[in-house]
Amino acid sequence: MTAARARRPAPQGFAKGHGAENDFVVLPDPDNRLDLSNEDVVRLCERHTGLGADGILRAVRCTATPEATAMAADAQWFMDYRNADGSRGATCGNGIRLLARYLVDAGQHEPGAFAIATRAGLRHVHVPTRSHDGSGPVTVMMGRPRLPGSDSIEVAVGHRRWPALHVDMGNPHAVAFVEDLAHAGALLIAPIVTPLHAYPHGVTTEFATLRAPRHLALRVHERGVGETRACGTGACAAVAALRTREMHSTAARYTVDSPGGRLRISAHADGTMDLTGPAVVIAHGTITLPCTQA
Ligand SMILES: N[C@@H](CCC[C@H](N)C(=O)O)C(=O)O
Repeated sequence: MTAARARRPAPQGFAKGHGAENDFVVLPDPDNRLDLSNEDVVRLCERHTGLGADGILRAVRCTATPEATAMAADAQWFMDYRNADGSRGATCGNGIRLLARYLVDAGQHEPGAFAIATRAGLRHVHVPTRSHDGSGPVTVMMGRPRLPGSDSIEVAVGHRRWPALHVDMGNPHAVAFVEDLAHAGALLIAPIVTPLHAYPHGVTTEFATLRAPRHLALRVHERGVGETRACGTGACAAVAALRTREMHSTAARYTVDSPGGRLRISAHADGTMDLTGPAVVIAHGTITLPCTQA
């Protein structure tokens, strides 16, 4: 800590919201003054003694953070995503849709198409003008999934084991197709994903089952969080795994049902994917943050 940055409690505005019940606290921090420790994030996300969330979305102007200055010509805002355990994530499909909704609702951005900077690069979002009443779907262009495919991945829960596919959506995923989603158990602890060297920084695990052609049901255990009600990058990873498994090569639309709601994914002929689903701001408030301020 430098002399110029002292740790003192300070009031901070926040919004709470969710994308298909994957829930987040949004912290507007245009000038990059907040320096959240892992403990600060854990406290905020704690469901009994904090605001309760799967993660934190800190909204910082690209011009105010070295992490995003290179993207400042294309995007006004940078999403500093933190998992509920405090770890930094490269991107978050539901989080970025909620952040886009928040920026439009808060008058910080015009509705329509715009870009948001993330640690995984620029993500283009679309908040329809007519959904300016705070409801309605928000879309994010998720880019092209990568399936490195060199290792034979296996996911294990208790005595059950499944082969899995490694999918990189800007963050790491292991997708296992299961007969019954209940076979994944309570998911109170992380599934064991091997070989360990395939995921040196941890992994988000998807359990997917086919309900109908191009229609998946999904449960996700997120790295740094636990089981969540939905996961945007996870839904795209599951669709990418399905397309590989079933050798789909043409553009197609997919439906992914998670405990928190339905996400729709368009896979384009060039391999890129768009993710669409609900994104809702449910509350605004002020909290006193015990963290570093300039
Ligand atoms: N909920 C997210 C994914 C968040 C990041 C993940 N926990 C990680 O550590 O990579 C989504 O909607 O994509």
